[in-house]
Amino acid sequence: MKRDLEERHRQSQAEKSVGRQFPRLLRATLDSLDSQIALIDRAGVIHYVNKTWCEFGIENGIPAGYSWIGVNYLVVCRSAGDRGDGDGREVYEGIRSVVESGAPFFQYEYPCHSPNEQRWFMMRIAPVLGAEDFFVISHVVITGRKLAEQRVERLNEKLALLAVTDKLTGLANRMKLDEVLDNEINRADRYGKNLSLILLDIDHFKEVNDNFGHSTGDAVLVRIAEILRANVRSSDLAGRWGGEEFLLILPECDMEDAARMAEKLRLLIENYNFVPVGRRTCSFGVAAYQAGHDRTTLLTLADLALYRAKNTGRNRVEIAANLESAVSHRDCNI
Ligand SMILES: Nc1nc2c(ncn2[C@@H]2O[C@H](COP(=O)(O)OP(=O)(O)OP(=O)(O)O)[C@@H](O)[C@H]2O)c(=O)[nH]1
Repeated sequence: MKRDLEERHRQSQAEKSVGRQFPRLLRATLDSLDSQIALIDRAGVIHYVNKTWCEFGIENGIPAGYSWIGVNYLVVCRSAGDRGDGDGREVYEGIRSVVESGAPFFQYEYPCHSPNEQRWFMMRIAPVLGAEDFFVISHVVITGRKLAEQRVERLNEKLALLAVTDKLTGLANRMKLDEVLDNEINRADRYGKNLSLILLDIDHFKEVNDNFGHSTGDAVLVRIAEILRANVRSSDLAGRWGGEEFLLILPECDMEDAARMAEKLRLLIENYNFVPVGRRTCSFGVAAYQAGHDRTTLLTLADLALYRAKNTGRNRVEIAANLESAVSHRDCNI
């Protein structure tokens, strides 16, 4: 009974609706648009919808022939919001900002994907010029632009990743290592956390290139990178420092643990068969952050320890303990 009354009321509203007063050519023009257009009054009641509006309704489960005239669009949006539809809630508030608070317009982009395709729309409401109590709502398809934006976003992500990735090994490159090391030093400094570095260099790598060719040398670099990547924690960062040298940044790791980690990697590499090259070894320098260190100091300490490992027979792990004084005397290029 209540439904019948509501329906009759809507019908009588439809009879009086402003939209019916549109000239035939204007109606035909609005029906030719592929955007959904509706005219509402200040209370949110719909006075006109174009053909695309009705067709979109049918596509979304509204029965054909349904009369939109007299429906309160504000109530429709609020109900959607109450059912947990975040876009419905935004649109409801946006419409109110225009019809009640006098905002010049409101627009809102939202997805409305169908099972077969991805679709986005931009809903806009603005007062009708010269008819202050009426507002035009449009839902314009912006799928093309959204897809293009997504493509650009994906491309930018790819470019950003390439900018910080070593092309050969896929590990972090020197630029990324510098950036992360600076951040980790700040964190260690601010929160009094441990931070360690492992710098490693392949022993007699020139022989590999000389005896097996550069591309086999590249393959060895890639395999060592894989060993490093597979054996560091997700919070650590493995990178290629340059040539045949790699750097591991180990946050929240003290010298002792870092030296243990370096020894584990030394053994893994020593025991790996780099077909067709055979066995190869690496030398390791380990340094731990202490208050007052900056990036250059910490890297210099790791480099000095690595230098000592090379000079004392290679295939060794050396730690940078007692090397502090050497840092200030060393003319380093790091
Ligand atoms: N295949 C290949 N070789 C590289 C790459 N970068 C650097 N190298 C080679 O690494 C070798 C490094 O040689 P050296 O600096 O003499 O050191 P090493 O032979 O490893 O000897 P030690 O470090 O003293 O044990 C050189 O032959 C470089 O050409 C690269 O990207 N690919």
